[in-house]
Amino acid sequence: MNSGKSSPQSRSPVCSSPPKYAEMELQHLERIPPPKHPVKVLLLENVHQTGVLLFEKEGFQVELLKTSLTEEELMEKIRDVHVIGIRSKTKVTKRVLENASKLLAIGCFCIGTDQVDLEAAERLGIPVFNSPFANTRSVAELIIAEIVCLSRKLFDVSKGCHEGQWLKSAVGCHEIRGKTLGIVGYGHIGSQLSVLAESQGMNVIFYDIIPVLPLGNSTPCKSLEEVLSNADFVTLHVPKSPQTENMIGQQQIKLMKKGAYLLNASRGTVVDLQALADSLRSGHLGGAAIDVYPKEPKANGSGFETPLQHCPNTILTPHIGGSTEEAQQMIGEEVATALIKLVRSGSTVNAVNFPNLEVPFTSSSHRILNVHRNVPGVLRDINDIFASRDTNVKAQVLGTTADIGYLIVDVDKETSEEVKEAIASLKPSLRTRILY
Ligand SMILES: NC(=O)C1=CN([C@@H]2O[C@H](COP(=O)(O)OP(=O)(O)OC[C@H]3O[C@@H](n4cnc5c(N)ncnc54)[C@H](O)[C@@H]3O)[C@@H](O)[C@H]2O)C=CC1
Ligand SMILES: O=C(O)C(=O)COP(=O)(O)O
Repeated sequence: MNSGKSSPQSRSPVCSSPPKYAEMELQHLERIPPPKHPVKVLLLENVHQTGVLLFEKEGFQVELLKTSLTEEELMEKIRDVHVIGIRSKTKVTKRVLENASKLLAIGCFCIGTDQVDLEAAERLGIPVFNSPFANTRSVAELIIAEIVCLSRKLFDVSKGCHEGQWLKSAVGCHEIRGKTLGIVGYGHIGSQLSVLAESQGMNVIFYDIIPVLPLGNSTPCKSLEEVLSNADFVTLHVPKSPQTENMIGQQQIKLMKKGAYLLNASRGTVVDLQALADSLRSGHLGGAAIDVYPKEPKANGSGFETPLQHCPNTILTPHIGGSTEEAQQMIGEEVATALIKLVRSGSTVNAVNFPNLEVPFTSSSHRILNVHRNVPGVLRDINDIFASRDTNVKAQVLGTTADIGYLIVDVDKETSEEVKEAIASLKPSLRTRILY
């Protein structure tokens, strides 16, 4: 396991100065007093150096690991960590969170947040941030490439050439123009893919569980089955959820046209891979491209196994849909910026499990953050604490979810540890921080 502080020579080529978006978003922090104590950041799964650069510029202590960690490893490592950054592999469970007494925030340097127990984090007063669309174009472009590769059996004939076999044939090979692409999940990725596919002359149909705007000439279908039975290519772009678990199994594959193709770059739990392998070997399906698997290795290396290995016209990739330099640099910048703003100013803008609040800095003020269970009377009790200590409230913003309230309070005098303890000791309080 490679670990330790990132060193300049180990860094991939990145801009030497912080990116423009981050500069703009963080410039107001210059007026805010720096954190009173060192901020420890643990970044896993090879988070892009742009993020590392931004944290180090803030004076945060960064530990960068190239791998994900098991629950046991994470429970050990997270004890004195203030910010953790993960990607799609590392599972931040309730058990891990209950061990993370100093944790202020979690950054998913990707789209999916299914790897985090969001409710547990919320109830422990820990906001979770992600990058909702920075890698979506990368996924859409990969799928377009794979549609052509599958339609021309490119990987099999290329493998033949590498092995000295000249396998020239048009049998079973087709143009994609005029063919039908069925998109399941018409969100950020699915909708971009819709536009790219139509630009290649494909007909696009799609199925989503919510009403969405059909882009271009795409056609919404009333059911998953309608997509499966009419598409030449079926591609899956849904989140991991109880509803999407094994949503494509033997029964659904049977509904697909003979010779059709299945592509999945969403989550490994969405497709029954044994049923897919059986269908590829029987010749019912013409090919598949799979980027995600029920179990994925925690680090690069050998030993990966899947029932799809050696199936005909089957493209297997190691969860690289979002793995482009452009996407990773944007994600590193976006998520690191959100985490720095949280630590330095209490901003929860773009948090996926918290009320989204941000309060501009006002000079000669002191800021307290409080997360509490969403029950009546908390605001009154906190304001009584200030009033009884002749502390004037200069700004106060409260946001709530069904379970929690998040309060940012600016007061006119330095908040003593005694005041912080008085607020923290209120029964509904979950977490209280004196920011400055
Ligand atoms: N392979 C990779 O490297 C990557 C994988 N992903 C995965 O792709 C997923 C989709 O990404 P985005 O398009 O950005 O998400 P998104 O949230 O923008 O779109 C997902 C769409 O799926 C729909 N949906 C949810 N459940 C459904 C169901 N049962 N049937 C049909 N539609 C359903 C939603 O209504 C939404 O419109 C992410 O949740 C993530 O798990 C995302 C980026 C990279
Ligand atoms: O963005 C997502 O949800 C992804 O699946 C990308 O995963 P990764 O960051 O490559 O581990």
